[in-house]
Amino acid sequence: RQYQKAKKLPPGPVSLPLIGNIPQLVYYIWREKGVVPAFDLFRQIYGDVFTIWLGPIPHVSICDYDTSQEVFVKNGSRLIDRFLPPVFLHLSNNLGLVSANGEVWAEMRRFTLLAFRNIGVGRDSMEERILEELDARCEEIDADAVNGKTVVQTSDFFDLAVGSIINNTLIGKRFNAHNKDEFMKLKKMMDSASDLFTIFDLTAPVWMLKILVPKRCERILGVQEEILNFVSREANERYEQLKSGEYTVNAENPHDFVEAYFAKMEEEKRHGGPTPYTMKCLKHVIGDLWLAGQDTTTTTLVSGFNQLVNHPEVIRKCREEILRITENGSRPLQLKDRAESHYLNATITEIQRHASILNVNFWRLINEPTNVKGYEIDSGTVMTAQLGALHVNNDIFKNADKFYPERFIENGKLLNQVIPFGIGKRSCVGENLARSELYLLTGNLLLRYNIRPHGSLPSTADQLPYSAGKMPDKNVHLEFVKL
Ligand code: HEM
Repeated sequence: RQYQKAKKLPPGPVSLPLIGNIPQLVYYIWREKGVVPAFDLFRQIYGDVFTIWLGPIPHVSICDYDTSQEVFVKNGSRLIDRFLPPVFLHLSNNLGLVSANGEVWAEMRRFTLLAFRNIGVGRDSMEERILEELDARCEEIDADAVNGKTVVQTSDFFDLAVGSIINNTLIGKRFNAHNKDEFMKLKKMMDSASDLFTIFDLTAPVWMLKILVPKRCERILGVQEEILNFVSREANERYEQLKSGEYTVNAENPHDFVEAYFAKMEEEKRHGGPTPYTMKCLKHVIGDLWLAGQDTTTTTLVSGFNQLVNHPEVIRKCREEILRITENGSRPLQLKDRAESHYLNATITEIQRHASILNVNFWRLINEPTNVKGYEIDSGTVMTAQLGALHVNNDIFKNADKFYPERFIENGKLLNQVIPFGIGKRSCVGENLARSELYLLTGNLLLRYNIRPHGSLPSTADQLPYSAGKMPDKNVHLEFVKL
């Protein structure tokens, strides 16, 4: 049956009963020194769409933009459900945004996009929050400066800035000198737990993980619970105040995500009947936003600055452009400047293409038979746009290994082909916020400081090429010299 099924699917390595392509996958990942190079090799051999069998389940990977667009956007409603690794489902109980499917997920996604708009994401009020955060973090590093120069641990710097922005957006509190230690402790735990994730954890049932790797499983589950409790503590306290009348929500102009959610809860209560807007659901939604909004953005920024200091000519060209736009730095770079800052936009896109934070993108389940490049894919098949491999596709990005923002100036159409936030109905809900952060933080730091390596140049290689997510060199110290 497996052989019959494989014949109908896009090509891929020959699969064995039960174990599928796991032996070849292990061999090629080892031989090519990583998941992305192994997928890229499969793409070169079998074409932009190929099948790999993870055990008895076939997974179809798409590694080019045009086919991804055709499948995930034109047939978007057929690929709405995420294929949830058992460990994710165990943690989420099918609540929240990342590891949930169905009506409650759809409602929470709609609500989140609306709430983000209402609290100003992508507009002036979010810009203000991001710039205020940047000012506060810069004040801290300037206070440590000797002769105008501070040696900065960039991953800590960006962790705090990004963590503070998302915490402020969700629960209205930034991290300052008094509360930042608790956050940093949690962040370190989070990092060490996500370092543990392998492709095996994403496929094995939880009972098997508990038996085979009990300590690792306990750590992954424990950290997640601790984070959910940390993030929802504030929301629970406020909810108690709401119930006792000590606090009233501003439904017209909510200050943060939790306030927007409470306003929706009150509206639902007035209408009566069953509602998905419960405190339990809020805990998972803000937990997901908090987690998904942290490491993704920090990793991109750390990876980006590692690239930038390796390419001082790119820093110089960005700075020249930013200085021109801001009239010699007489004001900060703002979101409205995006229309004019072509070189900086190209640089950030090139940063995201290289950072491409997922080695293995989340899988979706197709719910209707669909023709993909001449192959009739049955409903129930697992598919994804394999972002990591898509971004190193040499047929599209010539000399893909090279960090070369000019490629997007020479061919503007390439900009669309970089899709770090995914594509279709499950693409990133934080895209607008993340794009604002990347633009404002990168641009304004280059405007304020001459940034250069402290000691040897940082590596730009993925430090965890065998895991599901990418990890830039996070032990880097850079010199920030005030301009
Ligand atoms: C540079 C930063 C970021 C990158 C590269 C990124 C990338 C991604 C990717 C690749 C996905 C999966 C798409 C798919 O399944 O096809 C995703 C989903 C998601 N992201 Fe982001 N993300 C970033 C920042 C953020 C931020 C700031 C937030 C929150 C404010 C966020 C919240 C989410 C959520 C909730 C999902 C799940 C959406 C759903 O399943 O409906 N992300 N992101």
